Amino acid sequence: MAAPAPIAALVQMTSSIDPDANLAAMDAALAEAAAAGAAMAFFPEMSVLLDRDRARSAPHIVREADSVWPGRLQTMAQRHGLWLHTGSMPLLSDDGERRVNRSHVIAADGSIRARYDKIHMFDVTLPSGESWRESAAFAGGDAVVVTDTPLGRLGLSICYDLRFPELYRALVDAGATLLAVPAAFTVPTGRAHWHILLRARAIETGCFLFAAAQAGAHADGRTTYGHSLAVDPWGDILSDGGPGVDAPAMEGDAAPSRVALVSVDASAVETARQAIPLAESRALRRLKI
Ligand SMILES: O=C(O)CNC(=O)[C@H](CS)NC(=O)CCC(=O)C(=O)O
Repeated sequence: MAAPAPIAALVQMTSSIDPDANLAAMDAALAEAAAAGAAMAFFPEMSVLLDRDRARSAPHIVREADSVWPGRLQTMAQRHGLWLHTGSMPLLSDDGERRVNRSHVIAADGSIRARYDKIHMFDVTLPSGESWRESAAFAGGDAVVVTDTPLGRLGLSICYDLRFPELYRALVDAGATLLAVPAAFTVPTGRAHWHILLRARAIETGCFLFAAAQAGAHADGRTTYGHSLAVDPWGDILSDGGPGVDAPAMEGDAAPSRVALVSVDASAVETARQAIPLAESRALRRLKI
């Protein structure tokens, strides 16, 4: 008999401006995921610290070599015996000049298997007036990153990257069968675009997609869309975390996380890619521009 399909855990969070509280919430979510038999857990963008106030967050944000956060997450992976995708955390670039929005993939033995710096900066003013200038503090990365995991070969991306399909084509060309899209989406753009874009990326790549999301009212004053989504390579939604929970009662308290479990049957990738042979069709096409 074939081995049972491995289980992925998607953790929906309402991260606060307190890294210790956020790390404690991540630890609790990992305990829950491990108890349920998950092989790998996925966290949202800025799981460790969500703070749009640059001055207030500055003392926390250091170079990776000087940061205690990766090490604490490595210890958690080891202690709970599962792989994890950190979502992301803010760190200083090695030259100390700018911030980077960085994901880590950590194996169950605690080793860091991949790092990814968010490429596309969210510099957008929405019709509502909500305005974001990610590039004012952060420098975008330029590396396309894939890494092998117990669930398959994982291609890395973060949040606003979702809107750039050419990145996902590059990840598939590098062998990805799974995609991570940790996010902290705004509510209006989430309502309009989140499910559609995630399902489109899964369908056009023939990949499983894991999009763990920030959700609800945060201590830094923003509200995020939530709806952590797992999508299979045919575009079916395996799990939807729904909207956010309320902010924690006391500042510094960890908001409860929601852990969703999905079974990842790797054969679904081949099945979807055989049913609709995009790679072959692409190789045969001739465009006149
Ligand atoms: O900086 C942080 O604390 C966390 N990062 C974010 O919130 C980022 C950059 S400001 N947000 C997005 O990319 C939202 C994208 C989005 O909502 C869309 O594409 O519609």
